[in-house]
Amino acid sequence: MPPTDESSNRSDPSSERSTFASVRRLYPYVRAALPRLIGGLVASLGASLMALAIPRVLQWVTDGPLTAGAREHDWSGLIWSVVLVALLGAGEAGLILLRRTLVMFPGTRVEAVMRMALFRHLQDLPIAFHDRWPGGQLLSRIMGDLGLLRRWLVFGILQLVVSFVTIVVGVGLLVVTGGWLGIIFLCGAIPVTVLAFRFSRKYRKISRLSQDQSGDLATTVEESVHGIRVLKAFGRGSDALDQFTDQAEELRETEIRKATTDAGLTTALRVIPEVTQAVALVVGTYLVASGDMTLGALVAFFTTTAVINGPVVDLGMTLSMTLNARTAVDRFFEVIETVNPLTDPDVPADLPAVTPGQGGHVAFRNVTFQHDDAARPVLDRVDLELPPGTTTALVGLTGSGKSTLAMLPPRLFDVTAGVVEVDGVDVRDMTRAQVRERVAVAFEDPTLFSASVRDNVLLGVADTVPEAEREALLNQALEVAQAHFVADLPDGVDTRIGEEGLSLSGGQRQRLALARAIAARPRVLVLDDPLSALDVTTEEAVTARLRDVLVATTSLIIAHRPSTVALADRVAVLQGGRITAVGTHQELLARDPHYRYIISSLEEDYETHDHDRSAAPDADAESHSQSHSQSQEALS
Ligand SMILES: Nc1ncnc2c1ncn2[C@@H]1O[C@H](COP(=O)(O)OP(=O)(O)OP(=O)(O)O)[C@@H](O)[C@H]1O
Repeated sequence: MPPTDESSNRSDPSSERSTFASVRRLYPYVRAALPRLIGGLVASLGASLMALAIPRVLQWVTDGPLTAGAREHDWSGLIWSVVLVALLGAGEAGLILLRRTLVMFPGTRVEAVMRMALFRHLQDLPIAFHDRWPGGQLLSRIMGDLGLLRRWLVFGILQLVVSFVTIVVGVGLLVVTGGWLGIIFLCGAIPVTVLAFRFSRKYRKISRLSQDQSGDLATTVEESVHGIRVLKAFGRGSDALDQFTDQAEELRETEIRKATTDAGLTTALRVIPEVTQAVALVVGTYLVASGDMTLGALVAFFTTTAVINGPVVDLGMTLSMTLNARTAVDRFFEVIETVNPLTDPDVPADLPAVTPGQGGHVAFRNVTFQHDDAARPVLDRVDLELPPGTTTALVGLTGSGKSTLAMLPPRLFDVTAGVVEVDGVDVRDMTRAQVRERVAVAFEDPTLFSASVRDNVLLGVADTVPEAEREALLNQALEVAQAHFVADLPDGVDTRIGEEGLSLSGGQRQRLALARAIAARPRVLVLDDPLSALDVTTEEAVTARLRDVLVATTSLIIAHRPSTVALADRVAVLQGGRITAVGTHQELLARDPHYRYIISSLEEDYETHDHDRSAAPDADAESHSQSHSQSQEALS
């Protein structure tokens, strides 16, 4: 199973922050929705105050119309009180409806805005960030956490404030109107406060663990689905299932701990008011019997406690919802506050005018590159010039830093020291859009998106380019990349490919990725072993057509095959992170022992590959060996 990086997210850097301070950071996202949220809060408060007013009416009815009025046969007071209670009840229901209507829309809006902001930021963050963060963790934050937050905004936060106000106002009324009974009820608030405080501290940690474990689980699903072919091919499906089962079990145990902690508080919140009510009933009965309290006051007392009990019992649920939302906010901000070190300059450089159809000038000047977490640099004081219109093959042993070097001109990484220039301008002084206009890349491992062939290939072509020109670029790029198979797809260039679409072979995918880089008409083309998955016949055909395109472009090609080296005007040798030799293939063969060693290793690999293919009953075998000898000829 591919390992999941669980360590990067286990720390909880915001654990020192209070829940209020954590949640306050949402302000920029909820600002636009605040009027409606506040309106919803006012409606909720109004509804609970109406609920609290009903016991006062009942006290007045009991002590007035029910006793004095009945004695004097005056029913009007009774009728009015019934009408008043009905109006208060209807008002309460109306305000609850109003609250729902007011908060529903802003809740979903805030969720959508935060989701878009997070996605935009993820797109902007550099490759180094995505190398460190497992996809499932990001997925669970962008989907699960923000869904939790919406539910809290629509319901939890209002419920929390309303519960708090109802309890405070209700207990205040009990103390003012109920005398000793109120004080007995108030005593119950002490254990409730202590328990709620302890619950918050414990639940916060479990909530964080649970949401992180959900992310790990999502990562496992994502990696297993992504690598389903490898898992099946190696018969490792059951290992994937074992890992998934272990993680799912861990999450289940955490959820049980969460539910048990929640249930403990809820039970206490149910029992404590019941006990205080029982004590108050004994004392209240005594007070009424001794004439120190009216019957109406006793009825009002118990009706008020009934109104307060609901929010007290719900406090467990409201608190857990709030703590889950706080975790979601922390996890959201951990990503959104990650600073992107690869930013656009405040004042982009004035770029020199370029001659169309002529390649750019690329220069690596004293370039050092080191990964943040690495002990030593991958590239060490590299100097390399790529003159306009030339094709340079970059060769080196595996792990020598070729792919890293190729990622510097398109600013997929920034140098640690030194400068990478395109047309005489440091790429860090250009906006990323300016860099992407000049430099296109095709990787060995091609990524295609769930879209048509046309959209995949024209990804790097500006939308402003006229339709006819786009069509010409598409056809030319497909032709150079020898992607003739597209014509046989069910809907030609409009066939949907990628994850949800038609599956393509590795070689077909590589050809589309190459076509994408060519269609962008870059001044600088970086090809990271772009032909590795092609059969030899196709590789020969692509190589032949690619030469025509490369004339108008400055190219850097990472070569793992002798035939790819044959494409180049010159070759640069990378050894231990340094460029140790630059020259034509012949010159280097004559004077550089390390180059001879690399070429013989490449040929050896190629021979093995060739042998494998010849051994297979492959229709291409004959043309394959023929092409191989052509490559050898080109190289010799
Ligand atoms: N994120 C990272 N953190 C630390 N080291 C890294 C990271 N990514 C790559 N490396 C290391 O950088 C070195 C150069 O890697 P790179 O992919 O550039 O080599 P390469 O020459 O292209 O290899 P290959 O020919 O096998 O593709 C390797 O030793 C690799 O382990």
